[in-house]
Amino acid sequence: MHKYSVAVAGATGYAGGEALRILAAHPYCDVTCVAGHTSVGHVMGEFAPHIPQYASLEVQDTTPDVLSGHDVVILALPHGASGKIASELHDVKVVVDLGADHRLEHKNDWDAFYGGDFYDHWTYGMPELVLGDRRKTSREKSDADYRFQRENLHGATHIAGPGCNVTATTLALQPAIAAGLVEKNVTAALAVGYSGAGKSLGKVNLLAAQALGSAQAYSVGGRHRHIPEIKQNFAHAAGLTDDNGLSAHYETSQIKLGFTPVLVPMSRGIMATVSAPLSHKALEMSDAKIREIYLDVYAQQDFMILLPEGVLPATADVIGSNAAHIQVVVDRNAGLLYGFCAIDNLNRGTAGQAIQSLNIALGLPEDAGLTKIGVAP
Ligand SMILES: NC(=O)C1=CN([C@@H]2O[C@H](COP(=O)(O)OP(=O)(O)OC[C@H]3O[C@@H](n4cnc5c(N)ncnc54)[C@H](OP(=O)(O)O)[C@@H]3O)[C@@H](O)[C@H]2O)C=CC1
Ligand SMILES: CC(=O)N[C@@H](CCC(=O)OP(=O)(O)O)C(=O)O
Repeated sequence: MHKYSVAVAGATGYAGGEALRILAAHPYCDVTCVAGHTSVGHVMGEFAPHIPQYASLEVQDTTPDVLSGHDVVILALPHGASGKIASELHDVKVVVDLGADHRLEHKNDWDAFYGGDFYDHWTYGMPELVLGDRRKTSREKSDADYRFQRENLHGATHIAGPGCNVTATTLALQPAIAAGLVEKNVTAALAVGYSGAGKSLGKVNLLAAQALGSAQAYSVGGRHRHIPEIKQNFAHAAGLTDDNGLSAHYETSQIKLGFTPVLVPMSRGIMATVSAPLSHKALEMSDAKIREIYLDVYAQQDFMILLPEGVLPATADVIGSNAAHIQVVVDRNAGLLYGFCAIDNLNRGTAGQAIQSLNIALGLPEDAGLTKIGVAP
């Protein structure tokens, strides 16, 4: 069987490590190169003893020469580090960037939330992102009317992996946005595990004495860098794109978003609670009809698990899997629709979703190397 050779840069980090873990069981891929930064010259067994297959691979320097020539390159580098190196790669079939460098459609969004050089956006690696169709908004949608980002991933050569908080927030509410069930005034609160910050001690305080037994909000008040990306996704779901298929800049977006992540003492996982006021259309619908719309949107999406009525998503059920567990709840008294979504930030939120997108790009079975079976409790 033909196997694609894969180089993983940032292999010694959390996101790159999860990519390696998934690739170790991938029937069509073979990791032939790992690259890092401070760990060059060491072997993977020192950083990822849970992946014995790759224990003897030596960590190379992260240069275009080292990475070029492999069929696939996965970049799991800090934000801002992948743009330049990606532009210098050659003889590569597909490049997948797990960082933010190629996610945003607008330079001014990048400048406002990241800074440094801006690189043009790549094909967005979220196969289940709903693409609203403006021509269809005037009448009732049926499941056949929903289009998904998957269609743009076939044959893609450059894929931008979404942010993990972005993934959970988008998947929780996009059916309601796409079907016009809510006003475009969204509030998201997320419980987030520590591995989302990467292994670097600089980003958040990872001291167990301060992390364990404590929950702590961060990047509040409209400052979190995932805000423009989420607005971008909801604009696509709502069909609010221009003639070039692009969303509006985050400041002029019709989508309003309050976004509050809270670090909680768990290693992996994101539990997103995303709400918005019910639209007039939804106020006239039964709860059962609203649930049916969620069922319709995700009916053909194997990794999207709409839980039985009354069962709420829990991070423990998705750890180690590429599944997103979703629930929709209507609060008539408050006039709000709630979308809930639990994911594993490193798997569905990063490496799993990226490899699913890669599979589609290469024409492989979409679920190759992936599982929707979690580790619980
Ligand atoms: N953690 C998560 O849940 C998610 C992460 N991501 C994205 O994935 C990317 C990696 O994040 P994460 O794994 O968490 O981070 P980590 O800090 O855990 O790992 C960073 C990796 O990048 C390498 N590295 C650091 N600086 C450089 C550099 N200047 N040049 C080349 N390599 C470098 C490190 O190598 P070494 O160890 O050898 O120094 C390490 O392998 C980021 O862009 C992040 O936003 C996306 C979604 C979720
Ligand atoms: C705990 C923590 O700090 N989590 C990170 C999420 C990392 C991620 O999804 O995304 P990027 O690829 O955009 O870094 C955060 O909230 O910024």
